[in-house]
Amino acid sequence: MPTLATALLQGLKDHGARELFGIPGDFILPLFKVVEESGILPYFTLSHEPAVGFAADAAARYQSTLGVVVVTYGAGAFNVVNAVAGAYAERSPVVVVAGAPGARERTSGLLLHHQARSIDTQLAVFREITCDQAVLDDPATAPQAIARVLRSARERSLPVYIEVPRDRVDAPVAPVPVLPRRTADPDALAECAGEIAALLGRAERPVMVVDVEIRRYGLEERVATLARRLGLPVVTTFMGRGLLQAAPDVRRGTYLGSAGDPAVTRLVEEADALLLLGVILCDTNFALSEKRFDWRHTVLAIDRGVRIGHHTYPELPIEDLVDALIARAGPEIAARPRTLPPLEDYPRGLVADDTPLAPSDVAAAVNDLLDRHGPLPMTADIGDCLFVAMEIDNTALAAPGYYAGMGFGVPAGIGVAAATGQRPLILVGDGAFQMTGWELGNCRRYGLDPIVLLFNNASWEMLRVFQPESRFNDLSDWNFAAMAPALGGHGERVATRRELAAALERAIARRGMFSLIEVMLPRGATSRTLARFVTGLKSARDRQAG
Ligand SMILES: Cc1ncc(Cc2c([C@H](C)O)sc(CCOP(=O)(O)OP(=O)(O)O)c2C)c(N)n1
Ligand SMILES: [Mg+2]
Repeated sequence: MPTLATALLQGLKDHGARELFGIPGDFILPLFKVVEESGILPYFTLSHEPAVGFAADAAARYQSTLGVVVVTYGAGAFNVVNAVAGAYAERSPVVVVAGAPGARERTSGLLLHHQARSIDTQLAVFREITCDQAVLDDPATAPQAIARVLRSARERSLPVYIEVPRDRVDAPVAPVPVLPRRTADPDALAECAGEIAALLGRAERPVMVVDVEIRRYGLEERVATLARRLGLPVVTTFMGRGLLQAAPDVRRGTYLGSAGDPAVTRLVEEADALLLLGVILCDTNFALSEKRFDWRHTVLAIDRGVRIGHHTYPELPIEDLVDALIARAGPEIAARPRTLPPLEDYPRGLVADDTPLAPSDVAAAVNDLLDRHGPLPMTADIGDCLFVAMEIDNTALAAPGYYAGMGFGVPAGIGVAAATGQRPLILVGDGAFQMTGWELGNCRRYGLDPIVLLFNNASWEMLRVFQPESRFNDLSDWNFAAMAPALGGHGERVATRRELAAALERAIARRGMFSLIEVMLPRGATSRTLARFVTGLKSARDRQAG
């Protein structure tokens, strides 16, 4: 008969988890012992809990399955709150497994180490940033509770919380079942698909807009098929950047409102029907829209619901909707005859000369590199590096574009490398690197060799563009490249286009250790995309101030 620990780990694996990230502590040591000795799931420890949270989140995004983070009670769990909050905002199904005191400790009458206000404060905090929770204090009900919570994580693509009292780890329990997926009511699904088909059929300029949920539910291929069957051009949101990498025939670019490619902006804002699949209606995606949605001609499928006009179909999973629309659509048809924007032309052909580097040069150099060597999974932090990522040809990208929490980039890259065995390209600014970049020191243990592009402008530049008068945005130059060897990697500084192109080629050829390329940039210089974003935001604010 399994124990609570082995049943939980096997249950995670049966629900799609492929590895876990964590940092042990005395309240979770018994479970961590089983993690190590059972071998049910590969596990990776890093140096600070925000990093294992980000790594689990990125692993979930890249594999379109559950990510798992295992932390100790209190000090460990509260350290991972920000990463889980970001996963919630961006709909990444991270399973938080947190240690907790045992039954006897609870009644000792003593305040326990790692305890905050009360023993259950940890559960109360995670209730706010997860969609379902279970406290495994009763072996008789634990398997069903685990099954219920893991199904919630998969169906909602949101984080969940599982609390493991440390005196329950070895309790004998029944195996964790996998509960059946809750599908759409067939009549509601038929009615909804029919209504959407009619709306699109009446339109002359319909457009499909896609965002993170089509990745979370592994729907990219089916969505591309649907677009071909309906003859719809597809645009990604800012958050959805990197989606449909394998479908360049349908993908027409990324919608950035007034900061984006005018042809793509026109395509979306002049559409007479919008099919929004998995789209988060957030400011990052739509703050720069020059036109508000006309809900009479807009369909939004997200979070197991479908809104059409001013009515909603509840409990209608997006994967069922996409399948139903594909089933109704005829054979592939050519896009309706109208001028479509050319596929976005990304900067390429960087002249490798002695011109000092500007941020957008990095995008051109990376596009040239990927043209020569093939795509690399990419992670980006918040900062101008994320806007440079918008100038890099559509390659898979994991970045906190909406939640916008710094520190994600490097741990996320480590998570992708550990989970998938692929070699990621990590984009990070100096400010964000100061937060979590040191996690690169863990690459040696696991034989990971990411390529890190560190944008060193000795500045919190994204803040400076909004508030140039503030001197607190001035950072000192930490000379990060010089520290790379001590962390087990290779580091070099580049200041010209020639140096960057050569360093990238050397990094591609260098295997078995991380390669950190410190790109020296002047304060005040930003990418073309960030400059347009800031201009767009300022004019949007002026319009609102009216
Ligand atoms: C955890 C955390 N703390 C603070 C912020 C605010 C913030 C930004 C956003 C607006 O909230 S952008 C930014 C500066 C980033 O500096 P760096 O990494 O060097 O990149 P760059 O120089 O390209 O700006 C900060 C501090 C944040 N997003 N996340
Ligand atoms: Mg900076």
